[in-house]
Amino acid sequence: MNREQLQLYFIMGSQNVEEHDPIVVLEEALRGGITLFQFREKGENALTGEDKINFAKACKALCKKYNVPFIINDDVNLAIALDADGVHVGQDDANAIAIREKIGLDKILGVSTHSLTEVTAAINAGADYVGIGPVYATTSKSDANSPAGTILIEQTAATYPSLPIVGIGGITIDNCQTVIRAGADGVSLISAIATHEEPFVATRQLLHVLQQVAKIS
Ligand SMILES: Cc1ncsc1CCOP(=O)(O)O
Ligand SMILES: C=C1C=NC(C)=NC1=N
Ligand SMILES: [Mg+2]
Repeated sequence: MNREQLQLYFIMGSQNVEEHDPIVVLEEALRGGITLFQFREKGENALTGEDKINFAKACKALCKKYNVPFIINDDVNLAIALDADGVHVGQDDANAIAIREKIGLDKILGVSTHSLTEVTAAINAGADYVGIGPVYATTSKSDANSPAGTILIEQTAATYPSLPIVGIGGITIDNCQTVIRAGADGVSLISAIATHEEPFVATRQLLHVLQQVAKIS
């Protein structure tokens, strides 16, 4: 994985698209140019069993069509079963060292971090990138920590300049440049695209704004 792939990292599950068809939303976002996709089927109305597997396969096939890496959140066994391009895990998931051993070196491993200590541990576990947030208030993750702003992104970028960073949490067209200027390589988000009436348009507008601001080298 190269850090440019983190530029516009869309995350979605069937629970995030209200009355829209999640497959249509994903295809519109892919057509719009998202650079990475995370399948995150989670929460009270999440699909399970065969329904979840078939939905994941459909999302993976779409990502392949648009040549965008397909990452699965939490479910390492599903990621292996589907030969996903990688996994994203949180602090409450299995230990990242064990996960790296399970998925092998050729898959992408992303880790959620909320402190410099957690960032250091993620690096030692062989993470390819860290997700830092929530930066702003979010309604898409029921158990999210309180918004932390960009301070940890700034500290991490200063301490570990070669570590790819993606910001997450309440990120929109209005604040995404602030996240990049703080030192993130990209932004990951759910509702700014998934709940937009036209996910293609939302994606194009976000990319346009993100292309205006390069990470401070
Ligand atoms: C998965 C996750 N982790 C921290 S905030 C969040 C949800 C982000 O969703 P949104 O972009 O709609 O705020
Ligand atoms: C919690 C998360 C933090 N960061 C990313 C990239 N994905 C997540 N699911
Ligand atoms: Mg998790």
